[in-house]
Amino acid sequence: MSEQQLREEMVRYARSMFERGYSSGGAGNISLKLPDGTILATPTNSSFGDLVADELSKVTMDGEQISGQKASKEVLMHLAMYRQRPQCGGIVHLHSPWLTALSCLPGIDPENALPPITPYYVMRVGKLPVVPYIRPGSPLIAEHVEKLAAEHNAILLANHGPIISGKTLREAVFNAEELEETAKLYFMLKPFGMNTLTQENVDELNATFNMK
Ligand SMILES: O=C(O)[C@@H](O)C(=O)COP(=O)(O)O
Ligand SMILES: [Zn+2]
Repeated sequence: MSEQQLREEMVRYARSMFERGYSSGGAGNISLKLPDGTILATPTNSSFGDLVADELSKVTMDGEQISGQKASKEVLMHLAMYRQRPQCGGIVHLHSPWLTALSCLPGIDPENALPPITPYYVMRVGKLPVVPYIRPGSPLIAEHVEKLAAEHNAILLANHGPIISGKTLREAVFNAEELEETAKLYFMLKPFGMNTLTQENVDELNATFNMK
């Protein structure tokens, strides 16, 4: 895809997520890797609802601004994910309601906030480790993400929201949708208890499907 097509794709997916309540106001940020290895990111304080393709921020892998409006204050967090996952082509950070609620829940397992309740969640994400609360925009978030990203395509920031990657932006959005739906199911089931997949089920899925 050309840079122009990728810019338009970012605008389109952002608007789609905005319209479905995955991010409201100026919350969240998105990035993708351009063919020349630089990163296209949403500008800070922009809304997913009305991004303009020509105003998107372009930065180097060192975080240096090349063009467009000032990049998201979470760009270091995105760059940490790209560094650790060379296969990664797109990233979304959301304040989507079910995952953000999960990120505030007492007693969540820091190694995996969401149990394996459905096969598709296991195929697309599998495990969701949690980074302790750190103020948005702090370079410390990037340090935590850097440690987890080689092994995990999605990470939950406590009392904040998820960061989710994919081989392309389209795949990152699909992974985000699956993760948000799984968090919703988790809250629906929690009052009743739930059957989860066994380790054997998880191993079979990981051996059969390679979506991460
Ligand atoms: O929660 C925050 O403040 C940021 O993580 C965020 O979601 C929006 O920041 P910008 O991308 O700088 O607008
Ligand atoms: Zn945020």
